[in-house]
Amino acid sequence: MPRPNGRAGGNAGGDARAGARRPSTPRTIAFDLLTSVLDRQQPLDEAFERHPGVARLDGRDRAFARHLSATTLRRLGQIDAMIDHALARPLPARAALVRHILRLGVCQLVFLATPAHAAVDSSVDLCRHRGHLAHAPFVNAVLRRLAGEAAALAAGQDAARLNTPTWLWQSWSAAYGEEHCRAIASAHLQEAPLDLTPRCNADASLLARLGATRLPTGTLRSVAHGPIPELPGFAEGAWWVQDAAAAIPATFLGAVQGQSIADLCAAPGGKTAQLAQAGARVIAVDRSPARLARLNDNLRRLGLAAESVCADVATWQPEAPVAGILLDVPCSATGTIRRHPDIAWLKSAAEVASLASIQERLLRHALTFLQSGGRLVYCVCSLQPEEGPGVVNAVLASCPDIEREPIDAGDVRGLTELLTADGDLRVLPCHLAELGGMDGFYAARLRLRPSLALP
Ligand SMILES: C[S@@+](CC[C@H](N)C(=O)[O-])C[C@H]1O[C@@H](n2cnc3c(N)ncnc32)[C@H](O)[C@@H]1O
Repeated sequence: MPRPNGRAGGNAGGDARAGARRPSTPRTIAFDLLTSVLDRQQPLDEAFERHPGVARLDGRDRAFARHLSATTLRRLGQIDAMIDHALARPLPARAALVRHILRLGVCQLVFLATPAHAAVDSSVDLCRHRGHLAHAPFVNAVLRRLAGEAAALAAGQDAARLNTPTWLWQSWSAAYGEEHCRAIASAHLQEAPLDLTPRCNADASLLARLGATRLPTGTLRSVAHGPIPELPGFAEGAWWVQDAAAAIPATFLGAVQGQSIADLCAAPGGKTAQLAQAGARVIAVDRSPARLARLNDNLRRLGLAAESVCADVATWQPEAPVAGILLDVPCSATGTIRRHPDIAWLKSAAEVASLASIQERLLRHALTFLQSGGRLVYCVCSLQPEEGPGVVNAVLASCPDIEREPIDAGDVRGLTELLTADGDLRVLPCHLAELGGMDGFYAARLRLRPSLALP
């Protein structure tokens, strides 16, 4: 079969206005979401929340639109390699939107087990809906060709490498070694499970009602599906959503009952809830009013209390020094690619470098209001060493009053594979792989040396 000509031709925007009048379908929405992420660098969740057509879909179609766009992003490298294989010459830049239609079509053919005729016909339809009618025969020819060979092509691909941007692959290989890098990238091919942190008074039947198992870290891992507020135990505040790795760092502050703890960069409040549940007097600080509102809603539902403050952590000061600090800095979030496959394509090495300097500034400032002898836990859901040990080691090197308090086996329930040689926490998405993995996370525990008492 001759290869379809790679030249898309015609005006890519052609009858776009005619297409825009048609009602949204799950596939037109998935197309818009892909465009928002890849052409406008908008996070997928944000694009999904803001798309006016999403609210008009029923629950099933909404879930399909989200799943189709997320799977296309998760498998983008493989999908693009298949498209390139099917073309006689590269698609010109002006046909970028046609490539999105092909991407969604290939994703359905290969990764969503959509029958070939449905994947091809709906992609041709998408050309019509989104103003690319002139390209419909081209899309039809490419997808028909791939329908016959895509499964064999996919089986021969190096999925882990193709779906990982080169800068991330190089960074993870250098930081963790080639074998771990490959294991991390392979973990990203699967969607993350639903993890819940239970309220300590949650009733014993909760696990059964949620179809959950308890991980060695204490987190409940559920197989339940559907909207979170409709899951058993949500309304009565029996749990909150929190990845297993994200639930570890707050425990490093130790026994916090009755202590004043500043939870910095706190929203939506997963760690605030843990600290409040442990009996701390928590001041939760975040600069986003909307996210702080979610934190307050979450605490109310859980029957927990904390003081919440809307402020910039770079300048905020408590009225008096605090006994402990949890600093969960804003970051590239490359540890959460399983949940947010768009992150792999949205972030860059330059952004990591700029985030690391913000993180260092926040850490240095937070240390100024720690009580003598107090602990600070610094954590970040990034796999990039610049945002983890890079920040902590730079601060330790210039602050003789601050020492690292190594995290040990007892702090991580014996899961020593989660500890670095320096005594920091380093969770990789491939850890606990046999149980479904975890988000990537880094944490270090620091202590302000007690001031020497005068004789
Ligand atoms: C990784 S999230 C925190 C997650 C939270 N600790 C939890 O466990 O649910 C980072 C948060 O930092 C907040 N943030 C970013 N920069 C900030 C700043 N300079 N001051 C205060 N909050 C900030 C963001 O609004 C966001 O809510």
